[in-house]
Amino acid sequence: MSTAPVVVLVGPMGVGKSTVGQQLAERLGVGYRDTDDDIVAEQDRTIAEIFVDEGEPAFRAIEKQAVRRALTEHDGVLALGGGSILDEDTRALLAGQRVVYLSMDVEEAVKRTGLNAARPLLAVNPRKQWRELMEARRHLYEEVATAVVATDGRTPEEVTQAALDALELKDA
Ligand SMILES: Nc1ncnc2c1ncn2[C@@H]1O[C@H](COP(=O)(O)OP(=O)(O)OP(=O)(O)O)[C@@H](O)[C@H]1O
Ligand SMILES: O=C(O)C1=C[C@@H](O)[C@@H](O)[C@H](O)C1
Ligand SMILES: [Mg+2]
Repeated sequence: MSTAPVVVLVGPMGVGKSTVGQQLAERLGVGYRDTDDDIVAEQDRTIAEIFVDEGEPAFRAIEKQAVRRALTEHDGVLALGGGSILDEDTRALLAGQRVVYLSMDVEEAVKRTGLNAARPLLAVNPRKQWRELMEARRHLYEEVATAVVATDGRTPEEVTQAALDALELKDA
């Protein structure tokens, strides 16, 4: 059966998609799904391993299929991998959806992600790499978003509430 998520979350690594996504799902009384988790389950290896074994383009191809599938299978809250919006076809699929872009500034990003080897794109110089990623991606997050919610200085609960307000969605 083809369906659509009640809300799709996009945004950079560590912005709180998983944390807020789970809270949002609970508040709305729906399920939570995360395309990064789908990929790990399907591939039976970590995302870092896929990057090392096959490189980023191969990961993006796997991710594109995972996002396409989740968008048609899942009717709850769906969090996408941070780089999924790089793909033009994925952005086209998001055009008819309710999409929240969770944003943060670089200092918040460094606080939340730290030097975490599980995030291969931020493994060497997180501050510089994050700035470069955002230069390339900010406009793409904004392009797909129907609402932007800033997360700086807000608790996950406050971000969740702001997302509900922005979407004018009520609790279950
Ligand atoms: N509003 C917030 N304020 C402070 N810390 C937060 C907030 N939201 C999430 N965090 C913390 O930041 C870290 C990253 O959060 P989370 O895993 O939810 O982000 P993400 O966007 O799903 O990241 P990724 O999918 O790239 O791993 C976690 O340690 C989480 O507890
Ligand atoms: O921003 C990115 O490019 C990524 C974000 C993560 O969600 C993972 O999908 C992976 O680490 C790549
Ligand atoms: Mg996550």
